[in-house]
Amino acid sequence: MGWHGTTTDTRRLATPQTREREPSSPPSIFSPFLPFPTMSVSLALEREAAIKAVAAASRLCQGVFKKLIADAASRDSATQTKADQSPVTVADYGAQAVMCALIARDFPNDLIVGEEDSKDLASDEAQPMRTLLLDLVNTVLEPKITESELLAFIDRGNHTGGSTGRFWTMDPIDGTKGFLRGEQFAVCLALVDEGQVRLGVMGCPNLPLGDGSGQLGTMQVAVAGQGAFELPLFPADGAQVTERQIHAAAPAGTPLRFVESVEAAHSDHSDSGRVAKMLDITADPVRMDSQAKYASVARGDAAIYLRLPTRAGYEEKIWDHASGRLIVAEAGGQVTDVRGHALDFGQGRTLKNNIGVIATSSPELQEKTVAAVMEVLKPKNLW
Ligand SMILES: Nc1ncnc2c1ncn2[C@@H]1O[C@H](COP(=O)(O)O)[C@@H](OP(=O)(O)O)[C@H]1O
Ligand SMILES: [Mg+2]
Ligand SMILES: [Mg+2]
Ligand SMILES: [Mg+2]
Repeated sequence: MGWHGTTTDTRRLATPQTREREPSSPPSIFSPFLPFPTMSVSLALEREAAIKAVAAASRLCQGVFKKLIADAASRDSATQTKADQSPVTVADYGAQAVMCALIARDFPNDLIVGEEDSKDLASDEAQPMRTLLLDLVNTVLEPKITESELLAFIDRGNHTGGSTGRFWTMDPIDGTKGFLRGEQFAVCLALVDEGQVRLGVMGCPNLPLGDGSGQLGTMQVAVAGQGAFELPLFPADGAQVTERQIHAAAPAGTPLRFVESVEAAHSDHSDSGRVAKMLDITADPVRMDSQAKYASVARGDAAIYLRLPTRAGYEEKIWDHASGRLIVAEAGGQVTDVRGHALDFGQGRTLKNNIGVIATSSPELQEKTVAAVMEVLKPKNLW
């Protein structure tokens, strides 16, 4: 995978098994053989595996964009419309297949809650797309897999979630609409244990690193209790990878900026405008797709992320929030729903106990923002 990382994070240096665990010839992704125990308190093995999976899936997505999506002539052959009218591309399916295969190789007994499934790939009509997809995935996976294995890997993401045991949740492309426009998207993978997010990784191929280098492609990683870190998503081959700890707090006096979805159907833009006015925010909102919004709050680029319900009854999906929620919290920020309730990842595939999301850079700002949002939403009878 070309991930020859070293890090300045001493906790990881103190757990050398994370670097020694790769055998000289990697085990087959179908092999039940496990060289080391799957669970450690530090989650060092899971962290390393998730970083590799997100990096591999992000490279696949970037390749698909350049080869197929950027060119209008090939875009349609790489895209479908789902039953809910949302788009899905070969990169969404391919990234899910790759991450499921890599997780299955390292943690064969782990369950996965993934956004995509293979049912829209089953028809004769979808044969060209299946062929294209198999080709793409086999440029990343070793050993190569067959078409039926490909579909089975995608469908490993069919777990129902819940409040007991541990499972992974993945959004192979969060912000598919942004991906299609060549704007922001995120490849997201998180580990949930007993209803709590314990590990979150997010790759943002079109977001520059926050270190001022201007290098495109950032990855953010957090393990509960260990802080949040940023590293290059696409390091040059053989380059030393250094992780930088990130913090949501901006220097005192920084004007407040807020981020929200590009898509008005995903978050109410007029309500957020009212909230901004109440908080004396004068700058225009920064609109971007995907969990890159959480990434912006986690490293202090924006102070507030508002995701305000557009209608009663929409249940946010756990894979749209698991990575971002942990990364912001580990960077010292706060994440709740619009009523100030903690996000509850133990309710199945959706956050059915929650309405919308608010993330901010501090507990004080969270309190003020929740109060303003409640004031704006009260007359709307959304719950
Ligand atoms: N009515 C709605 N309200 C909130 N989120 C919605 C929505 N309809 C779809 N979404 C989610 O919005 C996500 C994108 O978020 P954003 O607008 O912040 O980029 C989509 O993820 P995918 O792109 O992974 O399908 C989808 O799950
Ligand atoms: Mg989708
Ligand atoms: Mg999503
Ligand atoms: Mg998605």
